Amino acid sequence: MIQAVELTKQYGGVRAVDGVSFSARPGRVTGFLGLNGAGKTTTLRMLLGLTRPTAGAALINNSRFRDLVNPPAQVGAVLEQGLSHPGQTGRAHLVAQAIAAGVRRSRADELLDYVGLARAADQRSGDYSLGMRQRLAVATALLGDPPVLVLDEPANGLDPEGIAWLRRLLRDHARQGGTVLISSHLLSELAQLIDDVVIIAKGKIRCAAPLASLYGTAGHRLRIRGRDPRRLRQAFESFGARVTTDGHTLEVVGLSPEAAGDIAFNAGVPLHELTVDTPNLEQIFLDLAAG
Ligand SMILES: Nc1ncnc2c1ncn2[C@@H]1O[C@H](COP(=O)(O)OP(=O)(O)OP(=O)(O)O)[C@@H](O)[C@H]1O
Repeated sequence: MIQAVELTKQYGGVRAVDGVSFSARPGRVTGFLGLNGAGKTTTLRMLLGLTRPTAGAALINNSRFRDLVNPPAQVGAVLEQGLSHPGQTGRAHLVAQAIAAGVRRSRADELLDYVGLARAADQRSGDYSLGMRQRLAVATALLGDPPVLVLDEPANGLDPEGIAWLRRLLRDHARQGGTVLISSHLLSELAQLIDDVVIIAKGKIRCAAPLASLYGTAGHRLRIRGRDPRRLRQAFESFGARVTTDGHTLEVVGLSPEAAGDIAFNAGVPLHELTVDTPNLEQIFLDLAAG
């Protein structure tokens, strides 16, 4: 469980994070979304005890990071900057981290295998591709088998296969009761993965809700063509719908497809097309993220 409670960070004259409250719950993957500079990294760093809040509290399993007993067993993190020494092999890095975390050394090899790096284990991590470095960072986060995972833009540098792999791994983690908080500046990147969405803009939370309810905020839009566009428009508007048209195709908001069909039938206008446009998730996100 992750909770941010009125979390605030002031850097000189810049209020990077401004009274942010949200939670990420066990068994769910929560997407933390915002444009560049919105305050995502600063918030995540406060959760992980790397940046001191100006005000408010960041809690992991009901404790501030600094009060956690055995942190590696409670929370694992993948942050933007790599944490391995480039001259070290992947295995040496992971073994050193295992020792530092008080975890048995054999866990390193299990995890190298789990993240698909077994064959590259003895290469210098400096020679790894960006995607391989991300896999190593994920392995490092998993060392203490923590229930809570925090990932800052982990999809950066991953190819489509890598992204699919990461999705499976995080979904499995949540299915087993884990809590996952993952940041991105692209909702489309996370749409297949997340259950809940938290949108931050200019340091403030704009929306914290199940992803499904975000679709609902846009309502659906109908695309309608018929024999007499003018009559159709009048008929729809008389039922309170909002209609825009290029003179040929009508875009209708505020009616169900069933109601639109009935209205056209009662107006005596044959329809040639009636389709429901699914809302563009990225557009909904951009509208919210722009504040
Ligand atoms: N150490 C710092 N000193 C001063 N200002 C900072 C510092 N860290 C972040 N900021 C400012 O705080 C704001 C939020 O930055 P932050 O990195 O948290 O955003 P972000 O959402 O993670 O963006 P990005 O996607 O670009 O990483 C920005 O205006 C940034 O310039």
